[in-house]
Amino acid sequence: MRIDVVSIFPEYLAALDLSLIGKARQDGVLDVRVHDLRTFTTDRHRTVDDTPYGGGAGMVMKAEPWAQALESVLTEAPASQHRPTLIVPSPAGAVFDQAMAHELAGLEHLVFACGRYEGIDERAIDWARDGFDVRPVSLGDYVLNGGEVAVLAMVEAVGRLIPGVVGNPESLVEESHADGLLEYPVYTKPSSWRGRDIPEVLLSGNHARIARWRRMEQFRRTADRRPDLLGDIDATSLPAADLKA
Ligand SMILES: NC(=S)c1ccno1
Repeated sequence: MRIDVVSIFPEYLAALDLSLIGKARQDGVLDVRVHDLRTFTTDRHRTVDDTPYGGGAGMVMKAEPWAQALESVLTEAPASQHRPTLIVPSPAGAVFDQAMAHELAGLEHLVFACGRYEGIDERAIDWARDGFDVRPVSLGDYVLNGGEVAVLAMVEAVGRLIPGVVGNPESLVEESHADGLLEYPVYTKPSSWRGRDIPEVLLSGNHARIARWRRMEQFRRTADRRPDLLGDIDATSLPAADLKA
């Protein structure tokens, strides 16, 4: 997968050099390129913003630098039939979730436009629809100072789903939201710690019982913390009632 990120703070994306994403870049599994929007300005002050038409506080990012930056990305894009997808992090976007992460992980080329200030001149977003599949996306119903933090989260959530990024793909199977539920609690040695013992079932060696216990814990946690995820629960998927932790 090819990922391009355009930002006025490219150093913000340095975290993408680290850990699993960083290794995947070194291994050539992910091709991540970060671009400084100011490279695409033409004035001596490298201006990227101006006052909003209609008045109001703050500044708006100018359309032209964005158009030139995105044109540059298109010219560097891998030779393929697919239009790149342009993700614009915004509180006014569709909410990002694990299903969207899986959807984006199946694409060939993602481009992230990190807005700042009060946002990007809407004409730049409209212009981009000619060359990109444009998707405003929000991490959640709150406001950040810019898109960079959201891009770090989305690149990690999407990148880890790309084959070859996570060492053991099995670890992607039993995790929160993989099956619509929150993940079960996990424990490691010692089995007794500061007077707290792990659930006895985990020492039983009875794999079927352990699986049922874990499934029930998923349902318990989801009902407690995220009842909105349960929806029309399929009772047949609930483990048998003979559970004892
Ligand atoms: N909620 C998101 S993604 C955001 C981007 C900029 N401000 O908030």
